Amino acid sequence: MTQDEAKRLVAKRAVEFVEDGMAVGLGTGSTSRMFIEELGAKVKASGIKIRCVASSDASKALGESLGLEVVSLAELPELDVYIDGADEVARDADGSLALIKGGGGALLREKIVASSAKKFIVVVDSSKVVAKLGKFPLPIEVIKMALPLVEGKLTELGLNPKQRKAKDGSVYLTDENNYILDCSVGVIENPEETAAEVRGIVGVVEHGLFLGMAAMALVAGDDGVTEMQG
Ligand SMILES: O=C[C@H](O)[C@H](O)[C@H](O)COP(=O)(O)O
Repeated sequence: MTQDEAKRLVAKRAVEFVEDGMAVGLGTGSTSRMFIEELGAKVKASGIKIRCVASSDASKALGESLGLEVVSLAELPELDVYIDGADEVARDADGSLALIKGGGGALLREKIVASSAKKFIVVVDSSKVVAKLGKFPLPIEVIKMALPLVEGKLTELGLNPKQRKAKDGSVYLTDENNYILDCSVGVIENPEETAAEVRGIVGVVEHGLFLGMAAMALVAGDDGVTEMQG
Protein backbone atom coordinates (compact mmCIF):
# COMPACT_ATOMS: atom_id res chain seq x y z
CA MET A 1 0.00 0.00 0.00
CA THR A 2 1.38 3.43 -0.89
CA GLN A 3 1.45 6.22 1.67
CA ASP A 4 -1.31 8.04 -0.20
CA GLU A 5 -3.47 4.90 -0.23
CA ALA A 6 -2.96 4.58 3.52
CA LYS A 7 -3.91 8.22 4.04
CA ARG A 8 -7.07 7.75 1.98
CA LEU A 9 -7.96 4.60 3.92
CA VAL A 10 -7.59 6.28 7.30
CA ALA A 11 -9.52 9.34 6.06
CA LYS A 12 -12.42 7.09 5.07
CA ARG A 13 -12.39 5.44 8.51
CA ALA A 14 -12.27 8.78 10.30
CA VAL A 15 -15.51 10.05 8.75
CA GLU A 16 -17.30 7.20 10.58
CA PHE A 17 -16.69 9.17 13.78
CA VAL A 18 -18.73 12.12 12.49
CA GLU A 19 -22.46 11.99 13.18
CA ASP A 20 -25.46 14.14 12.44
CA GLY A 21 -25.54 17.39 14.42
CA MET A 22 -21.88 17.36 15.37
CA ALA A 23 -19.50 20.29 15.56
CA VAL A 24 -16.34 19.10 13.81
CA GLY A 25 -12.79 20.47 13.83
CA LEU A 26 -10.98 20.21 10.52
CA GLY A 27 -7.24 19.55 10.59
CA THR A 28 -4.57 20.62 8.14
CA GLY A 29 -2.16 18.78 5.85
CA SER A 30 -2.40 16.06 3.21
CA THR A 31 -4.15 13.46 5.41
CA SER A 32 -6.60 16.05 6.69
CA ARG A 33 -7.22 17.15 3.14
CA MET A 34 -8.36 13.62 2.31
CA PHE A 35 -10.49 13.54 5.47
CA ILE A 36 -12.18 16.81 4.49
CA GLU A 37 -12.84 15.42 1.00
CA GLU A 38 -14.37 12.25 2.47
CA LEU A 39 -16.40 14.34 4.93
CA GLY A 40 -17.72 16.54 2.14
CA ALA A 41 -18.75 13.41 0.22
CA LYS A 42 -20.45 11.94 3.30
CA VAL A 43 -22.42 15.11 4.00
CA LYS A 44 -23.52 15.31 0.37
CA ALA A 45 -24.53 11.66 0.18
CA SER A 46 -26.23 11.32 3.56
CA GLY A 47 -27.64 14.81 4.12
CA ILE A 48 -26.40 14.92 7.71
CA LYS A 49 -26.10 18.42 9.17
CA ILE A 50 -22.75 19.33 10.68
CA ARG A 51 -20.88 22.55 11.33
CA CYS A 52 -17.09 22.82 11.15
CA VAL A 53 -14.24 24.95 12.44
CA ALA A 54 -11.00 24.86 10.44
CA SER A 55 -7.43 24.91 11.71
CA SER A 56 -6.09 26.79 8.69
CA ASP A 57 -7.17 29.08 5.90
CA ALA A 58 -6.44 26.26 3.42
CA SER A 59 -8.72 23.78 5.21
CA LYS A 60 -11.45 26.40 5.52
CA ALA A 61 -11.29 27.06 1.78
CA LEU A 62 -11.29 23.35 0.96
CA GLY A 63 -14.21 22.62 3.29
CA GLU A 64 -16.27 25.45 1.87
CA SER A 65 -15.49 24.41 -1.70
CA LEU A 66 -16.98 21.01 -0.85
CA GLY A 67 -20.15 22.51 0.59
CA LEU A 68 -19.27 22.19 4.28
CA GLU A 69 -20.41 24.94 6.64
CA VAL A 70 -17.20 26.33 8.13
CA VAL A 71 -17.60 28.91 10.88
CA SER A 72 -15.23 30.63 13.30
CA LEU A 73 -14.32 29.26 16.72
CA ALA A 74 -16.10 32.28 18.21
CA GLU A 75 -19.32 31.06 16.61
CA LEU A 76 -18.74 27.43 17.58
CA PRO A 77 -16.44 27.34 20.61
CA GLU A 78 -17.15 23.73 21.66
CA LEU A 79 -16.43 20.96 19.19
CA ASP A 80 -17.49 17.34 19.46
CA VAL A 81 -14.53 15.97 17.57
CA TYR A 82 -11.31 17.21 15.98
CA ILE A 83 -9.70 15.06 13.31
CA ASP A 84 -6.19 15.84 12.12
CA GLY A 85 -2.95 14.28 10.92
CA ALA A 86 0.45 14.31 12.61
CA ASP A 87 4.10 14.16 11.65
CA GLU A 88 5.03 11.67 14.38
CA VAL A 89 3.01 9.65 16.89
CA ALA A 90 4.55 7.92 19.92
CA ARG A 91 3.45 6.61 23.27
CA ASP A 92 4.58 8.78 26.16
CA ALA A 93 5.97 7.26 29.37
CA ASP A 94 2.52 7.49 31.01
CA GLY A 95 0.87 5.65 28.10
CA SER A 96 -0.76 8.74 26.58
CA LEU A 97 -0.23 9.74 22.96
CA ALA A 98 2.53 12.21 22.17
CA LEU A 99 2.67 13.89 18.77
CA ILE A 100 4.82 16.18 16.70
CA LYS A 101 2.66 18.39 14.49
CA GLY A 102 3.25 21.48 12.41
CA GLY A 103 4.99 20.14 9.33
CA GLY A 104 2.37 22.11 7.41
CA GLY A 105 2.85 25.16 9.61
CA ALA A 106 -0.61 25.09 11.19
CA LEU A 107 0.41 24.00 14.70
CA LEU A 108 -0.90 27.07 16.53
CA ARG A 109 -4.42 27.04 15.17
CA GLU A 110 -4.39 23.23 15.30
CA LYS A 111 -3.60 23.26 19.01
CA ILE A 112 -6.34 25.82 19.62
CA VAL A 113 -8.94 23.80 17.71
CA ALA A 114 -7.78 20.52 19.31
CA SER A 115 -8.10 22.14 22.76
CA SER A 116 -11.68 23.14 21.92
CA ALA A 117 -12.77 19.59 21.11
CA LYS A 118 -14.16 16.89 23.39
CA LYS A 119 -12.29 14.28 21.38
CA PHE A 120 -9.15 14.64 19.24
CA ILE A 121 -8.59 11.78 16.81
CA VAL A 122 -5.27 11.58 14.98
CA VAL A 123 -5.21 10.09 11.50
CA VAL A 124 -1.89 8.79 10.19
CA ASP A 125 -0.32 6.18 7.98
CA SER A 126 1.86 3.69 9.83
CA SER A 127 5.15 5.39 8.81
CA LYS A 128 4.32 8.16 11.31
CA VAL A 129 4.32 5.86 14.35
CA VAL A 130 7.68 5.94 16.14
CA ALA A 131 9.12 4.60 19.40
CA LYS A 132 10.35 8.07 20.42
CA LEU A 133 9.62 11.50 18.95
CA GLY A 134 12.28 13.69 17.42
CA LYS A 135 13.37 12.44 14.04
CA PHE A 136 10.92 14.87 12.46
CA PRO A 137 12.12 18.45 13.15
CA LEU A 138 10.06 20.07 15.90
CA PRO A 139 8.30 23.20 14.57
CA ILE A 140 8.17 26.22 16.85
CA GLU A 141 6.06 29.28 15.99
CA VAL A 142 7.71 32.56 16.88
CA ILE A 143 6.67 36.21 16.95
CA LYS A 144 8.63 37.98 14.19
CA MET A 145 10.29 40.53 16.43
CA ALA A 146 11.51 37.82 18.81
CA LEU A 147 13.28 35.72 16.15
CA PRO A 148 16.91 36.47 17.16
CA LEU A 149 16.12 36.07 20.86
CA VAL A 150 14.29 32.78 20.42
CA GLU A 151 16.85 31.43 17.94
CA GLY A 152 19.62 32.12 20.44
CA LYS A 153 17.80 30.50 23.37
CA LEU A 154 16.90 27.41 21.32
CA THR A 155 20.52 27.09 20.20
CA GLU A 156 21.64 27.29 23.85
CA LEU A 157 19.24 24.44 24.59
CA GLY A 158 20.88 22.41 21.80
CA LEU A 159 17.70 22.32 19.73
CA ASN A 160 19.32 23.43 16.42
CA PRO A 161 16.70 25.88 15.12
CA LYS A 162 16.44 26.65 11.41
CA GLN A 163 14.04 29.19 10.02
CA ARG A 164 11.47 27.67 7.68
CA LYS A 165 11.39 28.83 4.09
CA ALA A 166 8.47 28.59 1.70
CA LYS A 167 8.80 26.52 -1.47
CA ASP A 168 9.71 29.62 -3.49
CA GLY A 169 12.58 30.40 -1.10
CA SER A 170 10.85 33.28 0.68
CA VAL A 171 10.50 33.35 4.45
CA TYR A 172 7.63 31.13 5.58
CA LEU A 173 4.77 32.86 7.37
CA THR A 174 1.98 31.11 9.27
CA ASP A 175 -1.70 31.98 8.95
CA GLU A 176 -1.16 34.14 12.05
CA ASN A 177 1.75 35.92 10.31
CA ASN A 178 4.47 34.46 12.51
CA TYR A 179 7.74 32.69 11.68
CA ILE A 180 8.48 28.99 12.15
CA LEU A 181 11.75 27.61 13.47
CA ASP A 182 12.21 23.91 12.69
CA CYS A 183 14.36 22.32 15.37
CA SER A 184 16.46 19.24 14.64
CA VAL A 185 16.24 17.98 18.17
CA GLY A 186 17.19 14.33 17.76
CA VAL A 187 15.49 11.79 20.02
CA ILE A 188 13.25 13.59 22.51
CA GLU A 189 13.71 11.53 25.68
CA ASN A 190 11.41 13.66 27.82
CA PRO A 191 8.81 15.50 25.70
CA GLU A 192 7.25 17.26 28.74
CA GLU A 193 10.63 18.70 29.71
CA THR A 194 11.36 19.86 26.15
CA ALA A 195 7.88 21.39 25.87
CA ALA A 196 8.35 23.28 29.15
CA GLU A 197 11.80 24.57 28.14
CA VAL A 198 10.53 25.84 24.80
CA ARG A 199 7.34 27.28 26.31
CA GLY A 200 9.48 29.24 28.77
CA ILE A 201 11.14 31.32 26.05
CA VAL A 202 9.60 34.76 25.59
CA GLY A 203 8.51 35.20 21.98
CA VAL A 204 7.58 31.56 21.41
CA VAL A 205 3.92 31.47 20.45
CA GLU A 206 3.51 27.69 20.34
CA HIS A 207 5.42 24.47 19.73
CA GLY A 208 4.51 21.35 17.81
CA LEU A 209 4.51 18.91 20.74
CA PHE A 210 0.92 17.77 21.35
CA LEU A 211 1.19 15.81 24.59
CA GLY A 212 -1.72 13.87 26.07
CA MET A 213 -4.16 15.72 23.84
CA ALA A 214 -5.24 12.97 21.44
CA ALA A 215 -7.80 10.45 22.64
CA MET A 216 -6.98 8.03 19.86
CA ALA A 217 -4.84 7.53 16.77
CA LEU A 218 -6.20 5.75 13.71
CA VAL A 219 -3.21 4.17 11.96
CA ALA A 220 -3.45 2.86 8.40
CA GLY A 221 -1.07 0.24 7.04
CA ASP A 222 -1.03 -3.00 5.08
CA ASP A 223 -3.22 -4.67 7.72
CA GLY A 224 -5.92 -2.00 7.44
CA VAL A 225 -6.71 0.60 10.09
CA THR A 226 -5.76 -0.07 13.70
CA GLU A 227 -6.58 2.05 16.75
CA MET A 228 -4.08 3.32 19.31
CA GLN A 229 -5.96 4.51 22.39
CA GLY A 230 -4.54 7.48 24.27
O1 LIG B 1 0.78 21.82 10.23
C1 LIG B 1 0.43 20.75 9.75
C2 LIG B 1 -0.12 19.63 10.49
O2 LIG B 1 0.33 19.48 11.80
C3 LIG B 1 -0.25 18.31 9.76
O3 LIG B 1 -1.35 17.68 10.33
C4 LIG B 1 0.97 17.43 9.83
O4 LIG B 1 2.09 18.11 9.32
C5 LIG B 1 0.76 16.12 9.04
O5 LIG B 1 0.58 16.42 7.69
P1 LIG B 1 0.41 15.31 6.59
O6 LIG B 1 -0.90 14.66 6.80
O7 LIG B 1 0.48 16.07 5.29
O8 LIG B 1 1.56 14.36 6.73
